[in-house]
Amino acid sequence: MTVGVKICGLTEEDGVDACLRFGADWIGLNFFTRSPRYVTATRAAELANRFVGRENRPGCVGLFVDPTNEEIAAVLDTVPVDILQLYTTAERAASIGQNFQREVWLSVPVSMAADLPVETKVERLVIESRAPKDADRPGGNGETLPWDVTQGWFSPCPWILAGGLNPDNVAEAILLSGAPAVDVSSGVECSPGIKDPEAVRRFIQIARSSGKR
Ligand SMILES: O=C(O)c1ccccc1N[C@@H]1O[C@H](COP(=O)(O)O)[C@@H](O)[C@H]1O
Repeated sequence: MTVGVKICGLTEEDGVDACLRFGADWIGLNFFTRSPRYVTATRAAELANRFVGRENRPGCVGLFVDPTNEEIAAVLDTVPVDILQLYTTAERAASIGQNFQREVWLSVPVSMAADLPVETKVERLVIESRAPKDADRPGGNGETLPWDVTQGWFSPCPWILAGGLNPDNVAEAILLSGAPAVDVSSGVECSPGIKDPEAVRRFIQIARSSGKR
């Protein structure tokens, strides 16, 4: 089976078009205001409307860090988000999923096997490197985790590997981790928030031809 690919932190049309042309499974829009990839709901709707409504379109993922219900509701009023990717607690993520009737992906910071969840109430776990202590955001820092930490782990739901991936390391990351899907943001950019279409193409092509799903 092919590996699923999410490209996250899109801020401009060329990046979205590259994701569509090269067949990303999910496109992520970042609603964390301190991120260089932050987009307003209005801007996110413009980007999402390039693909929502198309046949065989990628899923539209909205990324939030410790959001209030009001923040999420305001985005959902404007943007056709299919999936909520959340940086919050497991309990809060489950409650948000119920409240908004959306698929929820929970980001889990991992540096060792003991960090890997054995149960969950969300639809997918984003297994991600732990942010450096001085970081001002919990993801998108280009940091990798020890990929073989997931060997022998029985995930309670589908999962996706994130953190510091790029076209040059994604094959090894999939091989060592056994990840069924991969997520990238900074590793396919030419500058923060601006995707490099050639890097997007290479990342998707290499990930697709690696591993199993
Ligand atoms: O990209 C960001 O700025 C960001 C901000 C706050 C939370 C998460 C963020 N990014 C997500 O982190 C992972 C890994 O990113 P990277 O490939 O290491 O740059 C991915 O899901 C990003 O969308």
